[in-house]
Amino acid sequence: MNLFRKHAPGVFSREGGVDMTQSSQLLRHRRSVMDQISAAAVAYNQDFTHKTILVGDSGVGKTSLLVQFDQGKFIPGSFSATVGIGFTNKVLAVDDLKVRLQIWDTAGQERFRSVTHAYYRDAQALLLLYDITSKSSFDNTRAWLTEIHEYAQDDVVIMLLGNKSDMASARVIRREEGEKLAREYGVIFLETSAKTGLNVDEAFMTVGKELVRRSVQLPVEHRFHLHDVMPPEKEPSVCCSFR
Ligand SMILES: Nc1nc2c(ncn2[C@@H]2O[C@H](COP(=O)(O)OP(=O)(O)OP(=O)(O)O)[C@@H](O)[C@H]2O)c(=O)[nH]1
Repeated sequence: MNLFRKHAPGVFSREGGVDMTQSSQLLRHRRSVMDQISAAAVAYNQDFTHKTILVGDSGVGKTSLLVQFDQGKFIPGSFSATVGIGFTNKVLAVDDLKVRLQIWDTAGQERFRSVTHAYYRDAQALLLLYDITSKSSFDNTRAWLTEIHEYAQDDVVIMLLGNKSDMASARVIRREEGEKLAREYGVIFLETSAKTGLNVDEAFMTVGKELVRRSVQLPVEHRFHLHDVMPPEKEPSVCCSFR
């Protein structure tokens, strides 16, 4: 004989302590919460493009990283510095959401710096690269971070990337030094290789996830509060009635 009779969640017999009117109200409220979550997700999918900017000294591999992420390839050979600025659109799948990134590749050369500053203001994410084989590019990240704090929004997602990790024999910056600097500034850190593709997708996915975490939860127009839709009723502590 079956001593425990299972009920659908939230449906309790009168003896169990919740009447049917209350339980159907509860179900309606739950449905309403789910509808709001889906609406927020749909609105997110339709509305949001996140401006993401690659910054760092000339030659650290910003263009190469973007080409690797976008086309899955590395073009070796002579280095030609980026002049001005350009962007690539990419869509990432983060859970059930589409995260649209508009990724801007900036010129690292000093003479283009004032142009780059203008793009910081409406950026939601910044990937700051240094080259693990170049001490000056690592040292300059502090100046880049100062600029970022000066020109970018307060809640911008910042990721520090130690690129060219494939060049082990030429390495002059240890991974721990990168990690330490990232901790100091409270930013996310990864070592990447635009050549082998190591951690390239991961870097952009990490940014995408962080953007979703902030965007879905934070914008006022898409916020929902459980307390607005759920009555402050007590949930019964038992789930099943005994017969
Ligand atoms: N081995 C190795 N070489 C890389 C890597 N990333 C970039 N390079 C090389 O480094 C040089 C500079 O790369 P770019 O991508 O042009 O650098 P950038 O940061 O865009 O430079 P600017 O446009 O001047 O700001 C090129 O010769 C690339 O082939 C990497 O991960 N590993």
